[in-house]
This record gives sequence, structure tokens and C-alpha cells, in this order.
Amino acid sequence: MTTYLIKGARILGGEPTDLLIRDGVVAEMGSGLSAAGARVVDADGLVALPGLVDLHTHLREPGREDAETVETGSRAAALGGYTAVCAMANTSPVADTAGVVEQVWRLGREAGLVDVQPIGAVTVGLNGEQLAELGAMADSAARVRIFSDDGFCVADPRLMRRALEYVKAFDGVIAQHAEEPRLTVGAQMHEGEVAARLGMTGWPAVAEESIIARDVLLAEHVGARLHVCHVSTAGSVGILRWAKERGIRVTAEVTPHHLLLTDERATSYDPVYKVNPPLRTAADVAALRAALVEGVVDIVATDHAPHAVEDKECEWAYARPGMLGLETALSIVIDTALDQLGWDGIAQRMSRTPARIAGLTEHGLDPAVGVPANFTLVDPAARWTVEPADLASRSRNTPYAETTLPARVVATFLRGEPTVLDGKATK
Ligand SMILES: NC(=O)N[C@@H](CC(=O)O)C(=O)O
Ligand SMILES: [Zn+2]
Ligand SMILES: [Zn+2]
Repeated sequence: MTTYLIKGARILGGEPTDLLIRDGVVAEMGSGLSAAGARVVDADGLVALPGLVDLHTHLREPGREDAETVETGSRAAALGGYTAVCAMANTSPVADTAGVVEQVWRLGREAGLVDVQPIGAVTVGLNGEQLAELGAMADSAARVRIFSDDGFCVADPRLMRRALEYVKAFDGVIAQHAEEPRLTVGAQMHEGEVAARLGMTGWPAVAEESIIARDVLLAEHVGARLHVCHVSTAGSVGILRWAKERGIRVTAEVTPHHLLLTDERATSYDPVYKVNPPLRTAADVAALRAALVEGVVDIVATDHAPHAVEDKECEWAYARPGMLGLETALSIVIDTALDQLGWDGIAQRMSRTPARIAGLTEHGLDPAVGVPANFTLVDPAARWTVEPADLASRSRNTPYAETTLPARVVATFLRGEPTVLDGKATK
């Protein structure tokens, strides 16, 4: 294994420090370090963060390898500063058995760009009718701890209760896509003034909020852990605050796009802005930013949702919902919240807390002597313009095409080996 000497990195934005990376861990830290035979990485002006952890990634393998594979999605993640991603279960076949989650886990290992932690489906085939083999997935080589039917809501309260009871036994967590399906039939975008103007069927905020309200009460009743995916409304924030004050074991995520974009984007009729839950109002965006700063919303998760060209470049109503996120997430969070969060706050919301929720004990650790060398080096002064064709993802559906964003990932290390160097993936 090569030894790396990182010169002058500012850990969490602090004073410049040298780091010696050997045998997969941070072996030494200090100023003026030297090591014979070490490869030197000049980190002058760069901020070191614990490797980012994404709790919500769609990798599309197995089944839609034309949109993304474990390898291409892993490369996108590493370039975005991530060292671990949790892969959603809505693949084809669905990740609802030990066999499928082990396959995804193994593909992640083979790609070797980030740790890929599979999420298991809650119900067989995401059909919302019958619990999947949660125990077998938990006991498998993939050691699944997060279960989600994401893409669909576990709408049946009895099934949701059973799932919470089941995972409580091994301190697992149910990650809910909060959408009351009876309230979103035919929905195309946020229900509000813009949808009325465009004549599109709306997804009302209450479709999300009513499920979150129900689920926090179920989590309280069972005493189990609930995680709420992609929170998108101001009303959801209010329910989460109430639940946390009561001591309910709930965590929540917000996506970068819900921190930045609004439903006004739909006036372009460009399906790149079609996503579930939909882009909401400026007031929702403001509430979500405040909730992330306050900690009512715990983390940022990308909901990276690659889609093939034919599924996106078509009429709005026929387009699939979802947008890319892994390669732009850190820049968007820096853009929208660095002033209020600081580097430590970003590390908390994009690395430490998601690692803790997922039970990934080797991740989410600040660089320190003896700690696994999973970290990323960011140039906060850089600016870059998003060119969809240059992204590592196999898909092109970024809402930030031709947008200039702040900050760039220069290097990422996974267990002491660079997955990104000089802004380029190493494999
Ligand atoms: N977010 C989306 O709009 N789409 C996701 C599913 C999901 O996260 O609900 C997808 O798998 O494409
Ligand atoms: Zn979802
Ligand atoms: Zn998703």
C-alpha cells in the first residue's frame, strides 16, 4: 500500500495540518511531517472533511444498468466527496432478499470507490402487501440495517407498525417515503398557485405531512426508529419538531434540490425538474434551510435518481421523477448553508450523523490519528460549471446544467487509498 503525505490540509476549516496516511489509517498528524517514500499531496488551501455518507442513493443495478450501475454511481459519489452510500431497494429485481442485497454489496466492493451499503425493501416487490425477509437481509453478508420501500410509501399502517416492530429487535430503522397515495393520484408537481396556473395535477403538502404525523406516532408506540426520506414542506418540519420534543426516535433528511429549487421551475415544462416529492415553494425552502441549521432535519441526503434519456427527455407527464445529486450535493449545501452551518455543521449533516443512522462505524469520523482514512479534500475557493456530459453518472438528468457552483472536491480517500486525486477518479 502506498503511503500518502497530505500537506497543509485545514481539517474542518481549521489551521493547516499535515496528515500521514499509512495502512488505511491516519498514522500521524502535525506540522512539517516528512516520510521517506511517501507520495505527497499538496493540500494548501484545501478543507478536509470526514468522507461524506449518503443515506439515499439510487444506483439502478440490477435492472437499469443503462441509467446507472453500482460502479458508475460509486464513481459519481467519490467525485462528490462521498466514501459511503446507502443504495435504495427499488431495483429490478427489487432488493427484497438476502441474495439481491448481497449482490449489490459485492458489486460495491468490486468497484472499490465507496462503501455501498444496501438498503432492503420493507415489502415484497415494494408491493406494500407483505413484509419482505427483513431478518434474512439483516443477517446476510450485507448486514442490512435500513429498510425502505422508497419510490413508494408503506401506506398500510398495520404493515408499517409490523415493520417497525420487526426492526426494533436489531436496532434497524425504517426509512419512509412519506406520500399518502390516495392524495397524490395523478400528481405531477406541488399543489399550489403555480400548478393551478399551469393546469397540472398537484401533490399537496398534506400528502407528505399526514404520513409523517402517523408514522412518528407509530414509532412512538412501538419504540422503534423511523427515518423520514426527502422532507419537503414547512408543515413536515413542524411535525418533526414536535416529535423530537416528545423524544420520539425519528431522524429526517432533506435533499440539496429541496434546499435550493422551487416549483417555479416547472413553468419551463422541462422534466429535469420533475421529482418526488415535488419542488415546493420559496417558503418551504426557507423552512427547510432553517430546520437543517436548527437540527430538526438531521441530514442532507441526495436522493440521487439517475434516469435514461428516454425517461426524461419527453413530455412532463410521461417523464420519470428524480434528479442526479451525488456530484453536486456538497456544492449546493455550501452554496445554501455554509454561512450558517460552518464546516463542522456540514460534516455533522453530511457525514457523522448519516453514518450513525446507517450504523457505518468506519465512516463519519473526523481525521485523527488511528482513525480509518476515509476523508475528502475540498477547495472552497474553486468555482465550476456543471456540464452534464462531464459527470461520471451514466445519466444526464442534473437540474444544474450550465450552472456555476462554488467549491470542488479535489481528493477523496477510502481506507487510505485515493478514489479521487486532482479532481479525477483514480479508477
Ligand atoms: N425521487 C424521485 O423522484 N425518484 C426516485 C424514487 C424516490 O426517491 O421516491 C427514483 O427512484 O427515481
Ligand atoms: Zn422517495
Ligand atoms: Zn429516492
